Amino acid sequence: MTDTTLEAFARGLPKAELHMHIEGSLEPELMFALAERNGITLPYKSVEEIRAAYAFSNLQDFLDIYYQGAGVLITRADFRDLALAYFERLAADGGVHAEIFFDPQTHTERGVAFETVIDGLLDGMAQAEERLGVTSKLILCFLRHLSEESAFETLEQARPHLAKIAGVGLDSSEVGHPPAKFARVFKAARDLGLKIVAHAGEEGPPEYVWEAIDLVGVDRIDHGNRALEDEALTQRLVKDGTTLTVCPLSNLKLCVVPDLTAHPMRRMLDLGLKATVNSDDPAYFGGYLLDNYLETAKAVDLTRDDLVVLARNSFEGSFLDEAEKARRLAQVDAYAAGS
Ligand SMILES: Nc1ncnc2[nH]cnc12
Ligand SMILES: [Zn+2]
Repeated sequence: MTDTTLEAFARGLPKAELHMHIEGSLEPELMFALAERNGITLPYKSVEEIRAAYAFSNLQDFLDIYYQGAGVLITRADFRDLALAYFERLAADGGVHAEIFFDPQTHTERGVAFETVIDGLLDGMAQAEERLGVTSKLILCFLRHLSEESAFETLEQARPHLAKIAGVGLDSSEVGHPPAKFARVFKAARDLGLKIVAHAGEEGPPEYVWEAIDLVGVDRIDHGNRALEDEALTQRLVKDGTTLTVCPLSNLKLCVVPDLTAHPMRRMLDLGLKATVNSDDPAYFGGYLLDNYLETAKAVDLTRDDLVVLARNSFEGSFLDEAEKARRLAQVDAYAAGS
């Protein structure tokens, strides 16, 4: 099959994105426009200069620039525009559903109200559904480099909005901040009826993945690459059918893998892990959802059937209700049968 054929097939394949930080979809052009709108001076003179700064050796290198970029987001309209720009890209890639992360502490710590953030994102999500037919859910992430107390405060701020939040997650600097640090806050979130996800095994060791499943009881693992270093853990994830939200271009840009041909996606699928493909922070890592499918397919020899498995996994692992999941899975199967 030629690349063009595979591209057309992958674009038309209905897909969900389960691991995307909305602040990580802030393109340099929008960053400049929002800086101007809000009277903020950026430490860059041009879009090209910003892009040139996106050379990262590890997760922390990236996070330093990512938190700085998020500083241009001030008003409800800023968060709406950010979300809408992402959903337009997703729709163009054949994405039909997204479960997007947001980091309230990144904004509340600099004086932006929790309501400004969530109301703006919900505006963008509603408009995306109306205009593009893309459905979405929100996942509130706790920043793991901050304290358990700050996470509890954030959960408290979320309380009036729980009907609009599907789950909570854990992101930011992984090493030194294991899931166990937040076991109590996750328990409180679970008691409020929220789903639980956590970044684990991106840079952190397999022990962090064990903690996420055994101590925290997560519904999905975000990344999970390093789980493959531990055979018993891999077997457990296969047995439980735990969804891994894998982010190949992110792994490349943050030097989790030296080269995309060394990416574990092929192995993950062969082992029977419920892997999915996601973009993580697409504005910073050079590719949105479809780029991640295609670049990975090219690098580790994924077939059409593999792409169908990945798309099915994305809906099976989603937080859609069972009827909606079944509807989306039937769409995937009908597309695969007809292409
Ligand atoms: N890939 C990633 N890992 C941890 N925290 C993040 N925040 C945004 N992107 C992240
Ligand atoms: Zn992430």
